[in-house]
Amino acid sequence: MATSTLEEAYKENPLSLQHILPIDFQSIQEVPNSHLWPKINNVLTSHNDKNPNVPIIDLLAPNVVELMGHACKTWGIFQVVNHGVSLELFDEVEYQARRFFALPAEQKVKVMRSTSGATGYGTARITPFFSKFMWHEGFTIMDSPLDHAKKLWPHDYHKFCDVMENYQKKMKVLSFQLCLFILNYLQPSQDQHSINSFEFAGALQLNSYPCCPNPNHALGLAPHTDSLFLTILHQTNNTKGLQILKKDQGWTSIAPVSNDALIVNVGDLLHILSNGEFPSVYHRVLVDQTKHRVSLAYFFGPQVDSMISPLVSSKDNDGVVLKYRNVKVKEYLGLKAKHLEKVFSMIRF
Ligand SMILES: C=C1C[C@]23C[C@H]1CC[C@H]2[C@@]12CCC[C@@](C)(C(=O)O1)[C@H]2[C@@H]3C(=O)O
Ligand SMILES: O=C(O)CCC(=O)C(=O)O
Ligand SMILES: [Fe+2]
Repeated sequence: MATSTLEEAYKENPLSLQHILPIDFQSIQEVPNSHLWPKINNVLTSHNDKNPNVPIIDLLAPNVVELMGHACKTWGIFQVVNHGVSLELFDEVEYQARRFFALPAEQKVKVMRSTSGATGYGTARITPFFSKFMWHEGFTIMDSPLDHAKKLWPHDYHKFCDVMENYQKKMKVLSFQLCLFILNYLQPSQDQHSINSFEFAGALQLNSYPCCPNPNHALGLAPHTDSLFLTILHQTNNTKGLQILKKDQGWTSIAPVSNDALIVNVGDLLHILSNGEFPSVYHRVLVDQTKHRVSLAYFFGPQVDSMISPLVSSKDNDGVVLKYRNVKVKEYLGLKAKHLEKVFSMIRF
């Protein structure tokens, strides 16, 4: 049994109420100054031979390990197909997510995240690090959303809970499989060994980006990296918005993927575990004037008492310089909650 949970890892870094409560997007007619960013350079890069879209990986391909390792190294983000999750389940989760976000503000605040909590309704955790607010509201679930769902729908909470629990189960299995491939790439001879030394934890984040009257001056999510090993993202009804920062290209849109593909991105803990070979990808989300975008993000990583130390494959053992010190997941999340991306310089040798 895990001795502490992901939720507890955030307890020691409380946020103030004003950084948790989203504005009431349903009643707002124009973007208030608090949410008005300087003009967003939101040119949508089109994809062509010189500028290909992110790699698509078939999980049943015989060379899946090499494909994934290569994608993690060069992109930090890729799409997967043949992942085995049924399309109906995505529709059900989207339906329940939209059902939640359509509730009036006074209902949603009933399940607002507490100042020292991690689950429930609210803004993104990174909010206090930016001088402007984001055009976004989220609902974070870790395992069962029962307590919250009962408050919202006292007589009708079962379906919401069943769907969210089922989705997390499926995402956990898929994440574990992806981690096996990735570890297999990093340490060809020791994969089973290293993955079995971890216990895992996950969280499901329902993201809502309401229609925005002034999308050129608003941001759905400000630039960030995800903290855990990896994130599996499903964008409902193929609405674009996600962008990654590419070294020589600047902000690059991730074209909406086909209905049956999921997006996977590398998080900070995998960055550290891979000794920087798989950099965590810096990304942000743009908003749209006429489309209310909803996305489902599943974050997966080692349980918070695990120690992360860079893996270097035995073949390069002598040559490779360790870039990061050992760090406990809980310590890492605490440092990131206080310092955001400066955390990397704090654990680098
Ligand atoms: C398990 C996680 C992962 C969290 C924190 C905690 C619960 C909510 C996740 C997000 C969701 C929105 C972006 C992010 C950057 C944020 O602000 O909250 C994510 C963050 C992280 O990856 O750090
Ligand atoms: O909605 C998206 O496309 C991305 C969401 C995201 O980056 C996150 O939840 O961390
Ligand atoms: Fe993210």
